[in-house]
Amino acid sequence: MIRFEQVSKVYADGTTAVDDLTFEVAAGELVTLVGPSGCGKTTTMKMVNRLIEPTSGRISLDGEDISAVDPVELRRRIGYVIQQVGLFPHKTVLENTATVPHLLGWKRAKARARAAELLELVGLDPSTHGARYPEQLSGGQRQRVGVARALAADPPVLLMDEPFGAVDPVVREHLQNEFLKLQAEVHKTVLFVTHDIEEAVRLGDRIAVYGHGRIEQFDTPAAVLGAPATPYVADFVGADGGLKRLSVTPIEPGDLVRPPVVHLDDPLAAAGERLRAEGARWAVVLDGEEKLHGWISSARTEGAEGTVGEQARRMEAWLPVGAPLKRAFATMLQHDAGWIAVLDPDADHRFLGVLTPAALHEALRRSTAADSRAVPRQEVALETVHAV
Ligand SMILES: Nc1ncnc2c1ncn2[C@@H]1O[C@H](COP(=O)(O)OP(=O)(O)OP(=O)(O)O)[C@@H](O)[C@H]1O
Repeated sequence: MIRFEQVSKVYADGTTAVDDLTFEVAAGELVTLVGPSGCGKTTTMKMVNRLIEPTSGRISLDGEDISAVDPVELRRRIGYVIQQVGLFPHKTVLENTATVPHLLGWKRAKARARAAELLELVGLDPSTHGARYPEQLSGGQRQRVGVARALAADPPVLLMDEPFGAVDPVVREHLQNEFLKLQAEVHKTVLFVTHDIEEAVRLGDRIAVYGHGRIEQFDTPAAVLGAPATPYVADFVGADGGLKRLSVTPIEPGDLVRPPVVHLDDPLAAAGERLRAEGARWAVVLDGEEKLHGWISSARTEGAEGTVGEQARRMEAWLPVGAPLKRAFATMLQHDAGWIAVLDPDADHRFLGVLTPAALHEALRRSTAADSRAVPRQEVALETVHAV
């Protein structure tokens, strides 16, 4: 756990880079620091590994005041990833990754084995990439080596300063996705600096939005997007905050509409009866194993003989409960559909209900109004996992 208590930094020339900062990053939490250039994000970060000393205030790691810890010892507990990566050009990728274990005095074989394991974890094949030199890698691959190197000694804390800033948007999104999956495995306590609100929203369990030297809002992505605390934050989030919000609000069972459900082998007459009784214009059709098959309109049940299966239409698009509303919206557009079935992937894809445009709108309002604080991380990540 990282804790800042009334921390300020005034540089020698009188510039106040950080002004009376108090916040906490919980163990295993990923906090993104976002704000325009020069607002004090990097200064904040570098005070954690004592590359910069605060002018006043206190920073502690797991309750221990870091000003009392030897900086070299401190940095062993803190992985550091920066935009320029800072790989040693004359060392191979494997040697670069093994740098910290090596400094910690690990035996060579153990350090190399650990480095190979880490390269694999970040999606690089040690047998092909391990022996290369940094200049023989793409920008995205170099960033991955930077992450692998920072994780090599298994530090509990990770500081990341615009680590994906120098790569193109496609590679960047890919690296973000990979990093989220990695973080779901390693659960580091992460401070992540970015000037990109999209990146902050995508990665952060919570976001600290910086104004000049101060935090304007410190909250979940959903809260920052849906309920900006100040006009400054609203401006920074942008006019399309509502759209960004779609990507951090998960579909919940309570959002779903429950149309009548009929089965493939039901007689059409009985299905028609059900629809009339419920005043519905269509029903969801499930197969014999209770799996989604499609739908049937009330018109197709009128006066027809036979079973539902003979008149039903296929509907293959569906979403897992917990997926972000943005995916629901995109899927509706893609299939030109007025509704999307929502299934429970953890319960054998059981049919739960459907999401309609009206229900989607309600869900968005629900998340803006109520406890937007509780958007679980995994569900936010779902979108990115599925997008790969
Ligand atoms: N060594 C220094 N001496 C004087 N002023 C400094 C020094 N380092 C940074 N500053 C100033 O402190 C302020 C905060 O800088 P910092 O690097 O923390 O911002 P940042 O939010 O990380 O910006 P960027 O996104 O551009 O990296 C800026 O006004 C910067 O010019």
